[in-house]
Amino acid sequence: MPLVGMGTSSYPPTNMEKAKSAIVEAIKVGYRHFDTAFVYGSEEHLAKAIAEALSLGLIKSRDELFITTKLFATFAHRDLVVPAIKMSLRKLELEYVDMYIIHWPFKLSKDVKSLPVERELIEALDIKSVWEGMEECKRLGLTRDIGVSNFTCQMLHHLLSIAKIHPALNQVEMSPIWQQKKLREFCNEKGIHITAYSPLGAFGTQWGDNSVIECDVLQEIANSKGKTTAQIALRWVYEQGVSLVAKSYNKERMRTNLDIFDWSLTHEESHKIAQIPQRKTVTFASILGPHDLVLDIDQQL
Ligand SMILES: NC(=O)C1=CN([C@@H]2O[C@H](COP(=O)(O)OP(=O)(O)OC[C@H]3O[C@@H](n4cnc5c(N)ncnc54)[C@H](OP(=O)(O)O)[C@@H]3O)[C@@H](O)[C@H]2O)C=CC1
Ligand SMILES: O=C[C@H](O)[C@@H](O)[C@@H](O)[C@H](O)C(=O)O
Repeated sequence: MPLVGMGTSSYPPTNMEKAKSAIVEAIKVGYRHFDTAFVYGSEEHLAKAIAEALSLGLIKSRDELFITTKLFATFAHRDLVVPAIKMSLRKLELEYVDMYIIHWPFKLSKDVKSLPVERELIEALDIKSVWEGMEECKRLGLTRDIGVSNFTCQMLHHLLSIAKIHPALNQVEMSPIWQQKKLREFCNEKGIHITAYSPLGAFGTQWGDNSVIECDVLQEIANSKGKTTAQIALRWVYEQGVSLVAKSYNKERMRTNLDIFDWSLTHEESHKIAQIPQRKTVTFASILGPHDLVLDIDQQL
């Protein structure tokens, strides 16, 4: 799995032409790992970009790419998982994905048409039955591997007690502002890889803020090293031994975001970053509404 991937959740939503050319550009500058989801509406963008990259000879085969997509919460039911991945594969125009993950730690009613939602449309996730559906996806060869996203330590504990196939990874918010020490320790111990999402604090989106990109400590380090603040944040995440997905559809920013491999942070710089006051940026309460079940999960994530 290439350790730095390109996210495709854009705000405001990007149209097909712009998204497709941004993804083709990303392949040109070296991205080989793409993160999509049914709910982003970007699976079709990726399909068209892959076709164009193949026709331009930027890649010889789809196998050169690592593609993750996600089971949305309205399909979090044993019998809906295989149909859901098949629908994603149709949109992606692929025969398999590299990673299929449970997107949100809730089940949403099929009546959900927009967000936020009424409390009665949200249920706790039935981890055992949904994971059986995920395992079936892997057995059928529809995905190379399976994992989860936004799972708390408690949920992982439960999952590990019933899983026949070990969850490969947990994709969670992680950045210098939300370092996830406890969850990382737990996952390390259990052999679950972490992928960091919103490593730039989802700057400029509806679900993010400026807490990473305008963080004083990161800006100071960036100035002294001749790097961008984003590069310092991404390099710090990378140095924690996790993979990450960062989104940019801007030519220059997607290039610099990938340019984090041939330099490093000093002990002193890492120490300063470790001291940054912690605050979670992306919350389910802001996406789904401040319901008891949602607030409870936010607190553990
Ligand atoms: N599993 C889950 O629940 C979640 C998964 N994700 C996944 O993770 C990916 C990344 O997270 P995301 O929430 O997009 O947030 P990121 O932290 O990747 O930030 C993306 C935002 O930052 C801007 N940006 C990118 N690079 C720079 C830069 N160098 N300097 C300044 N601004 C920059 C982008 O704008 P521009 O494009 O204009 O550069 C965009 O608005 C998502 O796209 C999605 O694939 C995200 C949230 C939740
Ligand atoms: O309304 C907000 C959006 O759903 C946003 O939160 C997601 O698209 C996010 O990137 C995710 O993966 O959960």
